Amino acid sequence: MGRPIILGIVGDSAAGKTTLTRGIAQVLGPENVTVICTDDYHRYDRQQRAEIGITALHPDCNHLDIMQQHLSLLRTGQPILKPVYSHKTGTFEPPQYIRPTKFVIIEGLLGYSTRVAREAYDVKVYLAPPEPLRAQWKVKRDTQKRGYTPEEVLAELEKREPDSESFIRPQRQWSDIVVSFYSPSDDVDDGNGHLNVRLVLRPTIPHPDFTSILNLTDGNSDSAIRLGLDRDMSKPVDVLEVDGHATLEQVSKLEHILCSDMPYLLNVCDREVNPELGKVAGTTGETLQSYPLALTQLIITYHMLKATQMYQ
Ligand SMILES: Nc1ncnc2c1ncn2[C@@H]1O[C@H](COP(=O)(O)OP(=O)(O)O)[C@@H](O)[C@H]1O
Ligand SMILES: O=C(COP(=O)(O)O)[C@H](O)[C@H](O)COP(=O)(O)O
Repeated sequence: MGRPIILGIVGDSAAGKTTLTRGIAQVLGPENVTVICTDDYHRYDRQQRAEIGITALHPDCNHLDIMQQHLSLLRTGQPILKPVYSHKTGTFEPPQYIRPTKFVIIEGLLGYSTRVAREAYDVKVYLAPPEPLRAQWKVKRDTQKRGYTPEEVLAELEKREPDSESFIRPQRQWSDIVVSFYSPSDDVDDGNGHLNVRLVLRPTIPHPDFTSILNLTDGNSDSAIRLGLDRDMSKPVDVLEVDGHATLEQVSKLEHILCSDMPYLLNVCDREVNPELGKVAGTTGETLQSYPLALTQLIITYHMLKATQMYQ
């Protein structure tokens, strides 16, 4: 085996990083995947942060120098002794010895914030749900799993907003793919089980040739699968959108484009062999399964497998 293939999944708190990470690890085979959460590189525990008056989103609140050192070591296949932050207690636990497997997923808040860190990744994903949906997800998760009240979560979101704006959202510019799940209607409570996805595909990595989708949809803007050109942070990008109500037939054509030249993915794509495709346990215990989620997982996995052809 050559060096590990490294995927970054960056986004604000409750943007869906852990959920997507689980889905991709499922497709690649959990035994092949090492998952690292960069929250472990927090410099201060919860009590210290409250005393100092700093949020976990601020670069000064994290050992970014050690994080980037560890990323460089992992990229060359070397082990690290990783700190451990517990979201349960808000304190640090004994460090963990980690030897990277074939694939490494680095998920967290500030993974693209230094040049050296950015150079470690083969594929960089940024998660950007609309802010009202992220707030809804955060309230649900932090009340169910982290012991906060809804009022505390909303107050925390407000307190963190300046740091989100200054340090989290600008990292979008460094990503190869921006993933935004969004509700088909303006009401975020409506259709959470049938979210659409908007994938911004930057020309920083070679994407599969999706142009035949244009023939499939005849450029029809009402189609459940749409491919178009746009600008993202002022740079030209392709945008692929898949609606939650797309049919199996429509989705299968797209999956075929993705999977046709990759024997491993071909097996994953086959819904008879793999009826669990696109099914993930969310971090609040619910089961999510949708075509937009399945396609998002497949596109990211496609890029990881392409990277193995080059480096492994
Ligand atoms: N693709 C998705 N579709 C529907 N709900 C989602 C999705 N991704 C995340 N969620 C919801 O948002 C919550 C927070 O997601 P999580 O993966 O824990 O975020 P992060 O790791 O970025 O903090 C989850 O518990 C789940 O309820
Ligand atoms: O913002 C996050 C990131 O985690 P995620 O992206 O999973 O939300 C966490 O809340 C902080 O690491 C610590 O906060 P706390 O003091 O609540 O542990």
